Amino acid sequence: MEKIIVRGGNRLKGRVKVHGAKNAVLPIIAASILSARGTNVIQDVPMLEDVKTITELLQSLGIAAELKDETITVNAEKLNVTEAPYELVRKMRASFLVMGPLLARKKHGRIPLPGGCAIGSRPIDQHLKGLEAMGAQFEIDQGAIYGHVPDRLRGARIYLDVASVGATENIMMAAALAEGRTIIENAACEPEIVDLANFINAMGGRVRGAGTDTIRIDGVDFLHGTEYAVIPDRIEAGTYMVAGAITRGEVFVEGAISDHLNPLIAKMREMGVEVLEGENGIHVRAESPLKPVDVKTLPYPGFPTDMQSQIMALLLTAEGNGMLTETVFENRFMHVEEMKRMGAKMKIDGRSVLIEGGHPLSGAQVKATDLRAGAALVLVGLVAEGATEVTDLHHIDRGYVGLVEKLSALGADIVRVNEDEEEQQRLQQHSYA
Ligand SMILES: CC(=O)N[C@H]1[C@@H](OP(=O)(O)OP(=O)(O)OC[C@H]2O[C@@H](n3ccc(=O)[nH]c3=O)[C@H](O)[C@@H]2O)O[C@H](CO)[C@@H](O)[C@@H]1O
Ligand SMILES: C=C(OP(=O)(O)O)C(=O)O
Repeated sequence: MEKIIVRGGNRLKGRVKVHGAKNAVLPIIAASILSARGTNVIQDVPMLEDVKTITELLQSLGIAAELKDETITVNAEKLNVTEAPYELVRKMRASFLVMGPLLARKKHGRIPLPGGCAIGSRPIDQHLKGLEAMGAQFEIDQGAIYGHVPDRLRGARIYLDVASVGATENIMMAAALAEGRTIIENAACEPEIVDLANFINAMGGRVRGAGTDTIRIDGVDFLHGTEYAVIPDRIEAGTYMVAGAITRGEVFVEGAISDHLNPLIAKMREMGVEVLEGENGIHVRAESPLKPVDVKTLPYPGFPTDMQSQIMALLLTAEGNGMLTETVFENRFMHVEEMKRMGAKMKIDGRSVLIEGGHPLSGAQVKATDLRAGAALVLVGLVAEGATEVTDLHHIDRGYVGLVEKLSALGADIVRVNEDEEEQQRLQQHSYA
């Protein structure tokens, strides 16, 4: 079994560079299916498990896709399979993002119901509602969703009941090749939506208004390959900002775009963290004591749910009681029980958690219950007394490139070990002796 072992107490200091955004690159790779002519070369790709999964997913559809050195090259001229394999889809919820492109290119798509982090029921009704309004029909058959377009995809006016990131992306991609104009109202406004729109436009698409709650897409007959670089990962950046602050250190997060991180910056400043926004990144410096704050997660430009567990970790080190309210996902507090194992004093009340800051934290064996929860447990480990062992690292590997290496370069006492390999080596040494 692999685990991260972190010994708390070191003050982090130095520079850390953020990788490309996982939540931007996944829809962008899915969108590259839309181009029937030429090759897409996408740069600044984080070499994450999720990216490997979506690359294999494209390959399973007959598409030429190669991932190497933070670049993915996709030529989707040949697209002869419209059924996604369960082994890949179950690993990653974003797999469902290939539905829009498959319907747009081939009028068919069969995708097993998506997996991903267990942070709520995560329905896909808004994806289906939008695609249906454009002329698609869906059936659920043996755990998979089969979608087909009897006639042609046509532009439609679609009001989303919830500003879903994935639904906005799926509809935008399908609309890029549909006949006529699609208008998405109450669209998600996340920076990753803007990045996807820019990519579609670079392929010859006509998407306007991304980043606002009304997006207009005029369908075109075909899209072509292009070159594109993905935006930096605001959640990875935010995680290192918290790492600097929680250890009362001084960290420059290179590549972080402050415009994408306004709610986190505001909350950290309210707590008393010094945050300087520069052109090439964000500088964070903190000293004790920090003040507790109340945080409520919301769709962008509100406080991101993907930073919820990390800010909670920081609140554990503030002097007094803070409150965290999660409004985006209904089951994103699984890390609370794990944090309690480290001495955290917290109380869940419905969708809120009361966090009593200032109590001593001590190392323990804990489990990454989802991707960001895993990162947050490592953050708590940075300040807990003694050793914290975090297991279930497959969650962390979905979203962080080189978390251990980056924190170690900032001065953390942190290693990743593979117990099975260690045991194997020990047995080998034993048999040679
Ligand atoms: C790969 C990726 O980009 N993942 C991000 C994306 O996930 P994802 O795109 O899955 O998140 P959504 O924005 O769709 O979900 C937000 C809320 O809407 C609900 N909902 C969603 C779709 C739907 O058809 N019906 C419905 O009710 C969900 O259950 C959830 O409560 O945005 C989330 C919210 O910022 C982030 O936490 C994820 O990291
Ligand atoms: C929840 C997340 O990802 P996903 O939507 O891929 O599960 C995340 O990035 O924090």
